[in-house]
Amino acid sequence: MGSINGTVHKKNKAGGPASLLAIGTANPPNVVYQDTFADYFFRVTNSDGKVELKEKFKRVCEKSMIRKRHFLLTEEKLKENPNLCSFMDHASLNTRHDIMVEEVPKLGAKAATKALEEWGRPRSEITHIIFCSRGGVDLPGADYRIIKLLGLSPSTKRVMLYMQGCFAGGSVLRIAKDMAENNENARVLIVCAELTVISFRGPCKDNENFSNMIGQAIFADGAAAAVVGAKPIPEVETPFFEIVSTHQYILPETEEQITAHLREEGFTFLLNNQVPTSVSMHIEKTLVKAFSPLGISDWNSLFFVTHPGGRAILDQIEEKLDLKPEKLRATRHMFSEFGNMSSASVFFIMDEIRKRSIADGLRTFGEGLDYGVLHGFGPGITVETVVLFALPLHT
Ligand SMILES: CC(=O)CC(=O)SCCNC(=O)CCNC(=O)[C@H](O)C(C)(C)COP(=O)(O)OP(=O)(O)OC[C@H]1O[C@@H](n2cnc3c(N)ncnc32)[C@H](O)[C@@H]1OP(=O)(O)O
Repeated sequence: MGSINGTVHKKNKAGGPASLLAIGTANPPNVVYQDTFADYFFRVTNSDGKVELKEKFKRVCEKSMIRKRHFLLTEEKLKENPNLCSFMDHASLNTRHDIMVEEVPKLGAKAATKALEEWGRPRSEITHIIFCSRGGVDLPGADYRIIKLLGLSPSTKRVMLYMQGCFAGGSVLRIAKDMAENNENARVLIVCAELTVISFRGPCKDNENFSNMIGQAIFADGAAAAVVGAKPIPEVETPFFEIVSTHQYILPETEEQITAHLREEGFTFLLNNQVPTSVSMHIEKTLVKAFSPLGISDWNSLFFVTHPGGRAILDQIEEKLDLKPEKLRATRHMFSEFGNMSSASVFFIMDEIRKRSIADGLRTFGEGLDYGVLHGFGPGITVETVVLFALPLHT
C-alpha cells in the first residue's frame, strides 16, 4: 500500500514510492551582506575607479531581494590569490580548481552529516550516493572523497554529476527516485555542494559583459544533502515528501540564453536578460504536463519549491501563474537569506517548508497542502519539474 492520495501503488522493486527521509544544509561561515556588497566587491577587486559600473552594480544588488550570502572566499583569501580578482586577464583555473577539489567535498560532508544524523540509521546502510557540483572536476572525484570523509561503505554505488548548473537540484531527485524504487532497500544519499570560487571575478571593463556582474550579485555558496528511500521503516524513518513523478523539458530556442564555459580564466557565464521571460512563458506548460494525470489545474492549491534564479524570474513566474503571494514565500525567504546556491537551493527551500509546517502545526509537511511542485532551471534552458506529495504531520 502506498500513501499518495490513499491509492495503491503499482508494484516496483522496492514496493513503494521514493520519499525524502532527511535533509541537511551547510554554508561557509563567512557572510557578506548585500547592502554593502558592491563596496566590498569593488574594493577587494581593486576596481573602485569604475565609478559608473559600481553605481549600476549597487542598484542591481539593491533590487536583487537578497539580504545576505555566504562565501568560502574571504577578503584574506582573495588577497592571497589576486588572480581571482581580475575580470579575464589572468589564467586562474589552477588556483580555483585546487580550492574546489578540496573544499567541495568538505562542504558537502557538512551538509551530509546533518542529513545522516536526522535520518538516524547507521551510515553503512547508505547504498547509493549522487554528488552534484558545478566545479572541482577530479579523479577520483568528490563522490569518492565524500565516501572517505563520511566513512560510508566502500560498496556504496556512486554517481557524480559535474557542471550541470542550477536545474540539477531537480535532476538529483529524478535519479534518486529511480534508484530508490528499482533497488530493494536502497537508501540514496544526495549531496549538492556549490562554491562560487570557480566563477568569482572582478568587474568587467565596461557594460559589455554585465551579465557576469549579474551573476556576481546573486550566486552564493552552500551545500545540501538528503536521504531518499522507499518503504520507510515505521518508528525509525520519518518521510515527509513522496516523489510522485519527475519531468525534464528543454525550452525551445533558448540554448544561447544561459551558457557557461570552463576556461583558463575559470568558469565564465553569460545570462541573457530574456531568461526571466523565457522561463515564465513556458512554466505553465510544465505544470500542465506534470499535474494533468492527477486532475490538478489550480496552481494555488500546490506548495512551490522554485529554484531562485533571480528576483525577476520569481516575479514573472508569480505573475504568469497568478499565484497568491504566500506561494513563493519559502522560496523568496531562502533566496533572501542565502542567494542563488545553484543546485543546492531547492533543498534549502524544502527544508524551510517542512520546518515551518511543523512549527505552525499544519496538517501536512507541505504548508498543510497535499501536492507541491519543485522546479529546477538552468542552462539549456532546461527545466526539471518534480511533483511532491506532502505526508501528514500526524499519522
Ligand atoms: C534560469 C535559472 O534560474 C538558472 C540560474 O539560476 S542562472 C541565473 C538566472 N538569473 C538571472 O538571469 C537574473 C534575472 N534577473 C533579475 O533577477 C533582475 O534583473 C536583477 C535582480 C538582476 C536586477 O533587477 P532590476 O535592477 O530590477 O532589473 P533590470 O532593471 O532589468 O536591470 C538592471 C540593469 O541590469 C541590466 N541587466 C539585467 N539583466 C541582465 C543580463 N542578464 N545581462 C546583462 N545586463 C542585464 C539591465 O539591462 C539594466 O541595465 P541599465 O540599468 O543599464 O538599463
